[in-house]
Amino acid sequence: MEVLSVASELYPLVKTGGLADVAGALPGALAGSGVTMRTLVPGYPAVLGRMTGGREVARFDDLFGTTGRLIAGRVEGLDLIVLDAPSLYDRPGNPYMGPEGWDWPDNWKRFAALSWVASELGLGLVDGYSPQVIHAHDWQAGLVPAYVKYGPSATLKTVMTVHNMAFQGTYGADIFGQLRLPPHAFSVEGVEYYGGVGYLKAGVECADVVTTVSPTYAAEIRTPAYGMGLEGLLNNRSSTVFGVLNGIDTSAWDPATDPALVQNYTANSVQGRINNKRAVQEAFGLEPSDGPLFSVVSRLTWQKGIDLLVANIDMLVAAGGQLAVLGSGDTELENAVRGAAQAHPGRVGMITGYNEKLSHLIQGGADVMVVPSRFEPCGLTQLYALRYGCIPLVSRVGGLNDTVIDANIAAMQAEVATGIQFAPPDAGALADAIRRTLALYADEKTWKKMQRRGMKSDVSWEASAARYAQLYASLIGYSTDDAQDD
Ligand SMILES: Nc1ncnc2c1ncn2[C@@H]1O[C@H](COP(=O)(O)OP(=O)(O)O[C@H]2O[C@H](CO)[C@@H](O)[C@H](O)[C@H]2O)[C@@H](O)[C@H]1O
Repeated sequence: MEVLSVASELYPLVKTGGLADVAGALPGALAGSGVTMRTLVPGYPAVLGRMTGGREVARFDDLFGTTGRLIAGRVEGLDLIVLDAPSLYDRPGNPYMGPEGWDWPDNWKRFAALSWVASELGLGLVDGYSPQVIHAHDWQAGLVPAYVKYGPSATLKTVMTVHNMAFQGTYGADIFGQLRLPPHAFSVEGVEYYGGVGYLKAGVECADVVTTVSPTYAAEIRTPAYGMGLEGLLNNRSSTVFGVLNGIDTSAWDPATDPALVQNYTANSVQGRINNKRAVQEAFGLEPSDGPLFSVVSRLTWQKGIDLLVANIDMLVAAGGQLAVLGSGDTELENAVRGAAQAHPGRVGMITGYNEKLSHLIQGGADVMVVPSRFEPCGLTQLYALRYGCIPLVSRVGGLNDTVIDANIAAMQAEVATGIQFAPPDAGALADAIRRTLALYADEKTWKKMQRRGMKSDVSWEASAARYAQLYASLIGYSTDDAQDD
């Protein structure tokens, strides 16, 4: 089976969040399942700069008013097709915004072009390459299913994966005329969304199958509180909406070999984490205390519930805890965390910005990873935390609900707890959860057992990759038993 994945970011080339991790890991995870996955990505400087030995496989004289070409090649083990269109993608900043933090005003065009090119690839643009399924990720690839639906192919199938319902790519109706879609696509069955154009809406409406990244989030988004306007549509097509839990790349995230750690360790040598803890404390300007070190590695946004944690910092510090926060995002939240760090020198530290290597060290040295999200489609940081023996303290929503077993009485008696959950996602419930965490930390034997259990829990891609392979196969009437024989 040939599947073309379409993503606006891809680890290790370009990453602003979890989408890159998933798009980067899925092709490798599918190897052996009979699925060959290539990925179409925009030719950002970070992508083209790493591309050596690629070959041009197509040219566009009129790509939404500019020119472009496709370059195929392998980078970091990934089979890529890169859309090299300098006037669209050769820009500073991250994939979506300039260095000043403003979204590029032509994002609608940049990602319509990406999606249109994907559908052309599906129609056989490049000799010898004919994907049977196109797997579109998030709103940036949301128009792919629309181009396919309104295009000439009766056999090409599409999967739309929603990594975050909060980002929908909605634009005014005025752009519709430039999207290369037939007039009747501007309708409820197509791309029209509250009088404008909705990219994610188009994907959710037009794809053959819609997936999201955890079973709980798949259920949540069918309600107004989480569906963000698309709940009605998702309810209408509920038999074709699935939750497939994310996994993580267990070789890139392996405490036994991770080069970002000061000390490598396994489930049988968790005491070695202390050297990483000291390194984290040093990096964040914290005292070398043996009290519980809480940590955050996150975008600092409302979704992530960082304000709920800020409200509890005084209590956490008074109880002997420390906090290390790595992240950037909303100015107000950044300032709130910075203010707490100034108020508690040596106890609370903050490093602003994005730092992949430091994020590994934190997982390998902090005692607790706090993920107090208001909603969380899947969440990857708690999965890394489990793998690294850093106890996850999470709100009971979305994928956090599906991946962490709360240390409640029953779970403790059955010896299955791997972390601490709280609900509802508010500051009071988090305060109780912090107190429970402090009590567990004080019981060294129990804490170690929880760490080891977490480290042994299955956070790999294995089961989920098989599920994606099965979904693709079901779309094209291909038996996965045949796939095993491939
Ligand atoms: N300052 C920093 N420095 C270094 N690394 C940092 C960092 N800030 C964040 N990260 C990293 O970025 C990734 C964030 O992934 P998440 O899944 O937790 O959230 P995100 O909201 O981006 O993803 C969305 O898509 C993913 C993928 O489907 C879903 O899991 C998730 O719920 C959904 O919101 C992790 O790998 C984390 O370590």
